[in-house]
Amino acid sequence: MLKKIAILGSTGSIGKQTLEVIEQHPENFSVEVLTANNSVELLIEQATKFQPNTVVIANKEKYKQVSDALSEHDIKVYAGEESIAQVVQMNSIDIVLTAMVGFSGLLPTVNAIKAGKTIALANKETMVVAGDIITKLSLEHKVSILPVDSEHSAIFQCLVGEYHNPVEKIYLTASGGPFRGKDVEFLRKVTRCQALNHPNWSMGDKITIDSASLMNKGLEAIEARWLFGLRPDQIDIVVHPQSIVHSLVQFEDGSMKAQMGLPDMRLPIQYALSFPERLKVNFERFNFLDYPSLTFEKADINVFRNLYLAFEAMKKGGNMPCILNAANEIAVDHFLNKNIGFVEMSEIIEKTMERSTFIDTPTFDDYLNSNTEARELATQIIMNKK
Ligand SMILES: NC(=O)C1=CN([C@@H]2O[C@H](COP(=O)(O)OP(=O)(O)OC[C@H]3O[C@@H](n4cnc5c(N)ncnc54)[C@H](OP(=O)(O)O)[C@@H]3O)[C@@H](O)[C@H]2O)C=CC1
Ligand SMILES: CC(=O)[C@@H](O)[C@H](O)COP(=O)(O)O
Ligand SMILES: [Mn+2]
Repeated sequence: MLKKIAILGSTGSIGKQTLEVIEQHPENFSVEVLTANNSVELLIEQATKFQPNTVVIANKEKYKQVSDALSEHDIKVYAGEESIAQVVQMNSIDIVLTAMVGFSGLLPTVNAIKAGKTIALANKETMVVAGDIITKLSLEHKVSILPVDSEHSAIFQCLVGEYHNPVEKIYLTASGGPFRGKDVEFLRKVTRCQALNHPNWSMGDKITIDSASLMNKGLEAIEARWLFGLRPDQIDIVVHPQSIVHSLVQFEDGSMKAQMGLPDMRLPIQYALSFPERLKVNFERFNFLDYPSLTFEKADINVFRNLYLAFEAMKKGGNMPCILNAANEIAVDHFLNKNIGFVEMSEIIEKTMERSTFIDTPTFDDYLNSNTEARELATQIIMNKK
């Protein structure tokens, strides 16, 4: 069956790789919707090539440029974030692949679930912010949430056929990022450019900074908690600098399963789109002889305080992960704009977590308000530092 895909964030790292996967399997997938924030030229190029039903540009000022460029094509063009949240409900869509970055992915995902669409979830922030509500909604609407994030795809692949076997623990692997083995004094002086230099993966700027600070692994722990219905004490992090073992599951008999492969996001993207089938591809294969040693070490939460803070937020529950996420988005943005240093990101997140209003059992509106409050607080904390 041909699956019609909506790609939210088609101009980003995951979005572009999703189009590569789709291009390899024209008999399995077609593009129904493409969306971007600002990258007009690339969006037009993608739309011209893949001929989707609809494109949306979030930045309304760019609507005319997109609309004019596609006027000769039978493609509907809309603008604004609210349009992204609407088009996901189109009858013709089978799968919504969420590859927008940050909190912006939440509302379209909620609407897509309510419209009964299968979700291929790359936007981990959605689960971090409101994992309880997303899980509940997906059960209510009988919608599958298929992980795209490489670690979660690995765990998902390990769990296929194990539905009746309880999980004892999962181990999320972390590359350790560009600053693995460094101390806090070193981290104080690192530059934007050094932090963006990930050893194994080529990704968007926000997630690359999260990987360098190990916040990415903290966000992934919270994501895993909701995707796989685990308690925080069932989730552990292990640093694996080669990024070949993408994560592991341990069952109650002590046996462990791991999923392995080269660090190439096209594999987990394709698995989420083709599940439960696997499709043949000619992507480069992993060769053991190229990696004679696969190594594992403990993550240092004293140096990488963001990882500690994320686990604290997960254990506290309620709206604390939403607060953590909002503060982190502000902190990363200011680090990328060279307003604050690398270690200051953790200080801002910690202070925001201390000062924000805690809600034990938040509603969806509470999450929206907490996100706004935490962003304002984090911004104030940064301004007061200056
Ligand atoms: N990259 C990777 O390998 C992995 C990414 N992920 C997750 O996937 C998501 C996407 O990551 P990645 O592809 O690296 O990010 P990128 O920054 O490369 O791409 C983000 C995409 O979202 C669009 N976008 C950004 N902000 C908005 C907004 N406010 N409204 C509408 N569209 C927006 C961008 O448009 P524009 O181009 O116009 O700015 C772009 O298309 C993140 O949540 C990340 O954590 C998870 C695992 C691996
Ligand atoms: C590719 C992917 O899934 C990223 O989330 C990756 O895990 C980032 O690498 P780190 O392990 O350094 O966070
Ligand atoms: Mn990941």
